[in-house]
Amino acid sequence: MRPPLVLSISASDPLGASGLAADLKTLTALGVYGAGVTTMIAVGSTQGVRSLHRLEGDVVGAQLDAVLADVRPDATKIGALGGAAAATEVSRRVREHRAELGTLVLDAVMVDLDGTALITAEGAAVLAAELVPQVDVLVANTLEAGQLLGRAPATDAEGLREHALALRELGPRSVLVTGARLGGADAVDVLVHPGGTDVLRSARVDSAHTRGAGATLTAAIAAQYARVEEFGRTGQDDQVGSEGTQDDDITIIASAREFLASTMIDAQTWELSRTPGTGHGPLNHLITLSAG
Ligand SMILES: Nc1ncnc2c1ncn2[C@@H]1O[C@H](COP(=O)(O)OP(=O)(O)O)[C@@H](O)[C@H]1O
Ligand SMILES: Cc1ncc(COP(=O)(O)O)c(N)n1
Repeated sequence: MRPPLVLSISASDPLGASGLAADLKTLTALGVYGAGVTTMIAVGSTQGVRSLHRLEGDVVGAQLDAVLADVRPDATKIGALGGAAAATEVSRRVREHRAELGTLVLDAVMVDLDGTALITAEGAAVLAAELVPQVDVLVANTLEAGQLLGRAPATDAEGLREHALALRELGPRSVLVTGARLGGADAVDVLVHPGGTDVLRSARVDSAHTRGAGATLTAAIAAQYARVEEFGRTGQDDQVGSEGTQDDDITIIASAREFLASTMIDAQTWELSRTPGTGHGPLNHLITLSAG
């Protein structure tokens, strides 16, 4: 017996709200084994990111080599990379092991919700040129999509659609551009996938606990792909091939958005920080474990 397994490649934060911590909690909540490669330590809290400490490229590479020699992920999620060294090591391993990573989900992390840059310009260039073309599913917020394309960020749903279409031209099978930063009563994301273009809407949650939303969404997407892969592997669903089916993208992303919304709603009333009422707190990832 082998559990569904997702490899997350991302940064560590001491609060455990975003990056690798959010990924591993999300995977646990969704019944998937999480393995994690650390790219950087992002020192921060509910009050924002204070400093970034990027690991040397060879430290990132050594972690990837050890874990990939040992286990075969059903899906892989790439999050915060921080700079060119990690981005280069990761894209090299992705090229070498592409067929052994399962569905590859890229969260194009470039900027924190407070506006702090999380990647250097050189790192962003490597991400755009070498990683984006290799992934199955790309997720970017308005600022990240704009930066990847060298355009001004989208300001409305039509702009999100245009950017998602343009990003899909770079290679990913499906692209989700998230539009929560646009404001409005609904959080609107646009998904361009093999079946067409869909606008995904959910009621905006009025909450100070939204840190790690992007990480949680993309980890939940990777978790769902891993489960599809597991069903295929164990013969529980003979309709599913090793790469899933094209229709999976919309179903999986919609379901991951629902999971995200429930983690956000549940954390709405949390008072975690010593200074409640300031900053942005974490989501409640463990909602599926505490229910009932
Ligand atoms: N207040 C909110 N209410 C509902 N959904 C939200 C809210 N904030 C963000 N989201 C959703 O969370 C996901 C990630 O949002 P995004 O802005 O991309 O986060 P990040 O900047 O962390 O990547 C998207 O699906 C987005 O629509
Ligand atoms: C380690 C790490 N990774 C990612 C983000 C951004 O994520 P979000 O915008 O989802 O809070 C972050 N602040 N820190």
